[in-house]
Amino acid sequence: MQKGNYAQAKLVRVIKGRVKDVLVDVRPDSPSFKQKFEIELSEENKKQLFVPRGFLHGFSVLSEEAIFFYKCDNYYNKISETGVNPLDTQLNIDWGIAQRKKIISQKDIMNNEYEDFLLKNI
Ligand SMILES: Cc1cn([C@H]2C[C@H](O)[C@@H](COP(=O)(O)OP(=O)(O)O[C@H]3O[C@@H](C)C(=O)[C@@H](O)[C@H]3O)O2)c(=O)[nH]c1=O
Repeated sequence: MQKGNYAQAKLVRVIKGRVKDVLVDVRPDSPSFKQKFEIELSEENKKQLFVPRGFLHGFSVLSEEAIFFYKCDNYYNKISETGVNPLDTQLNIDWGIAQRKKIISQKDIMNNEYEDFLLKNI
């Protein structure tokens, strides 16, 4: 997610393949603070998901390949980026992929621990 003046809302969908998409509300003043929302988005179901500003957002690819399509309401700004390691045990998300099949980027794995993120962002 991006923070501050570069916070982004996103409208996302999958135009090829299948993904598991997960949101976490990390707005401290929200009644649904720390609640998660999970949904499958696919070429078949054609669902679109609106990701409000102030939510962590991530997805896992369940098919061999996927094309994930975003519309964002603010510009990309690398230095405003923050996030959480998607495999953090406190975050506790089931990404729907067997342990031995998980492939994850260095950027994602090196991201904040969930507890540190919450301390820094509250
Ligand atoms: C997200 C983004 C990346 N990039 C570039 C930066 C880098 O060279 C390359 C890949 O970027 P990243 O590895 O940061 O992309 P990624 O980790 O896939 O970042 C994204 O994660 C998902 C879950 C989101 O919700 C996005 O908003 C964004 O946070 O693309 C842009 O030029 N514009 C963009 O809007």
